[in-house]
Amino acid sequence: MATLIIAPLDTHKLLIMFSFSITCISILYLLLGCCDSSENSQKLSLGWYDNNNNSRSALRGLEGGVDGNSSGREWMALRRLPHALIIGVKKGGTRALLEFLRLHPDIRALGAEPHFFDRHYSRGLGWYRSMMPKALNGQIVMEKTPRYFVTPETPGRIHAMSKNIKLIVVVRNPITRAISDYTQIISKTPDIPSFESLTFKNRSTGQIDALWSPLYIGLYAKHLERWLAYFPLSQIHFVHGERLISDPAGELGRVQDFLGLERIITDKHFYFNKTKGFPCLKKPEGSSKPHCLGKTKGRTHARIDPDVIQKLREFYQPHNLRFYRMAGMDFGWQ
Ligand SMILES: Nc1ncnc2c1ncn2[C@@H]1O[C@H](COP(=O)(O)OS(=O)(=O)O)[C@@H](OP(=O)(O)O)[C@H]1O
Repeated sequence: MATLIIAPLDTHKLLIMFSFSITCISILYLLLGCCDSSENSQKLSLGWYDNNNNSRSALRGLEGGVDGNSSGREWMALRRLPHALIIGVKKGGTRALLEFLRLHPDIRALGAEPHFFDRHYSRGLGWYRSMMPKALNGQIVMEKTPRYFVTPETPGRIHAMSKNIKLIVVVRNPITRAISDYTQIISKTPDIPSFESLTFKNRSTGQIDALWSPLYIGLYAKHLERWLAYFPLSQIHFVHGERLISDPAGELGRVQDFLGLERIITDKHFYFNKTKGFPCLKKPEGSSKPHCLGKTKGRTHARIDPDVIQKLREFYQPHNLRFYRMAGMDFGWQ
């Protein structure tokens, strides 16, 4: 009889204690979560990503977790799907942008290019998430895969994952971009024909081969059209590739604004390296030494016949003008 009376009382007490514990844990979680922005100045080290070392093990090593600077909050870090993507363009300056952005304590970026939406989509979002670095609540998770910009299936796939995602495109004069692309191709396959001969379907008639990949990628308006079918222009930010070299802090300021972040990456993070001919970081993440991008970034380009360059200017001009109108920004390419 006694047990029958005591049992309901114990259950009641247990319920109260359980609710109290849940409330305490929630309050503690909220308090710790609120500290995120006040700790903006703390750096979460990922280490400098060297593009020459694109292996999976390097990726894992770098993306393994949040380091000790996170004030013991690393247990709260989770692998999350990206909130922002650098979707292109190939040879636009995407590596420089990603490495510069990694200086920001509120950004967690994957070093290698995962190629999820263009090559590995069948692996599923679980796989994609597992590739991401761990991030705390409030941190922006990013990756860059420049091929996304020109892959027809990609905008719809990204939209299916998140319709609010922020997209960044680094664009550069399509002619220099094409020469840069060709320089990379010929470094891997030295026996290919010259840039000049690949540019034309038929050199004597002067008909440009717009489907030759180094030229096709530079048809920015054509590619942008596909993205605008899924995302409003306000969700796409264009980084001026030439200005990323001449004024990295200015470009990075605008990217931080677009991402809704405090402008933490400023002039003081960069210096111009005369030997390299490019801006470099005074102190990249995870290192106290100045660092420039690797040898494959900022290569010497082959000299191209000026007549061919002129033909390409004429070819790209209407495409560029259409792109400026669509993007609402004049990039001033000649
Ligand atoms: N700070 C800094 N250091 C070195 N290089 C820089 C920098 N900023 C922009 N760039 C330009 O980036 C070009 C390579 O672009 P990507 O990183 O997008 O190339 S890739 O698509 O990932 O292969 C690369 O192209 P090339 O000059 O043809 O090598 C550079 O012009």
